[in-house]
Amino acid sequence: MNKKTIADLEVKGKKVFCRVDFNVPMSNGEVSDDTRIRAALPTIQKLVEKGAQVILASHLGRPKGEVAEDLRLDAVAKRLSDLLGQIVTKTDEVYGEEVNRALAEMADGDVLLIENVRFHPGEENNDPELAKEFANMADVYVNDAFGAAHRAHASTAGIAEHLPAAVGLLMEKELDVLGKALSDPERPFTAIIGGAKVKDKIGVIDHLLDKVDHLIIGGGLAYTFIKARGYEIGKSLLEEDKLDLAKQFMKKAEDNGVDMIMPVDVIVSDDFSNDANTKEVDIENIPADWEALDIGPKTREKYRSIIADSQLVIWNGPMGVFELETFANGTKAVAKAMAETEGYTVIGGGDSAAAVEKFGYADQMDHVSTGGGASLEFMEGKILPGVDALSDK
Ligand SMILES: Nc1ncnc2c1ncn2[C@@H]1O[C@H](COP(=O)(O)OP(=O)(O)O)[C@@H](O)[C@H]1O
Ligand SMILES: O=C(OP(=O)(O)O)[C@H](O)COP(=O)(O)O
Repeated sequence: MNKKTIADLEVKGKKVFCRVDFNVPMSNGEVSDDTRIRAALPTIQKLVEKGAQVILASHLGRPKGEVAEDLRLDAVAKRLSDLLGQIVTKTDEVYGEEVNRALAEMADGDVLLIENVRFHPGEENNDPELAKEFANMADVYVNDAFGAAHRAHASTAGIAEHLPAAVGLLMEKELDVLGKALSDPERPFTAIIGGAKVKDKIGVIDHLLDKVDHLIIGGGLAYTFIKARGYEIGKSLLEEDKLDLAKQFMKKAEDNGVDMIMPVDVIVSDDFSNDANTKEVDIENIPADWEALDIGPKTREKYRSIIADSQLVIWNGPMGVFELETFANGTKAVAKAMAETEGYTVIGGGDSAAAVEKFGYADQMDHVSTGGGASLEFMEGKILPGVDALSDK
């Protein structure tokens, strides 16, 4: 990587504005999953250890430039303080007099968390004035918010124009793992793409078809491909306007020598619920009034064996409606196969990360990305503005 890292910075006695992604799930005013807070600890601890005065900034949710009481960061500050084992001062403002007072009182090694930056409309507009306000708080900028690296906002990109700017340790690890996978992969290299819509995965499928040996397709988006191959799909998810694109992808796979693998059997259901009537059918036999909501047992075994033989596996998007127990077996089987393979396994955030967590396999993956949208854009080959804005080495 050609960007400055924390190791390149002299931070002792300096104020460091560190953008983190503390956009965590909340329930009844409490943090219900602190994965992203724990993922940012190495950077925060390193800065504290080096004697920096650490100013943390994050968004939470999408308050659209207005104060939303339920999206304040107090509970996050509390959890961070427990995890760090030190006081984390939290301000109720994003910037202004209260923040200035807190900044003036900081000593080396202190940690301050400013309020949800998206309470200010300038954040998402990448307003240069807000970026300057942020920059004025500090001597140095560190971006460790991989989950928000695909956003060109004031605290993720604009601020970097004004200060020496480096990647944090989490950001560095995410970029290293995903970057190496795409530029110099161990082979056989398998990508598994699932989820609901072809529309959301066009870029990633297109880009991966230039990189992988096997491309496994599952989830709701598989049915547009199955239909494009000439099968009837009943009431399963279909994006009619993406049928031609699906055909183009199948042609590209053939031209590139990529083994593109689709379900051979599926679980069909007469209702979108846990107690629906279900049947296992081959894809030639999907009944007209039924909807396919998961991959079937033959497909699970096929996918397992490809995953077992791969040296590198990247997974984005569930194989079925895994939120409902009845249709979770396909996603569970892929998670288990990834846990068992000798190959290097990477989970591309979002629903796949939630699924491996839910089924108890997260610890057995080599890398679970903290960014859903960000890892997807990275895997599409797009430049991430939050990284691009940082200082070159
Ligand atoms: N066969 C299917 N039919 C309908 N929805 C599906 C099917 N398979 C998966 N899904 C749904 O896709 C959603 C995830 O899609 P998406 O947001 O594209 O994935 P990700 O967040 O991993 O990128 C899940 O809520 C899941 O229930
Ligand atoms: O949770 C996030 O996105 P993700 O669920 O795609 O990983 C990031 O914090 C980015 O949030 P945003 O999509 O509101 O900009």
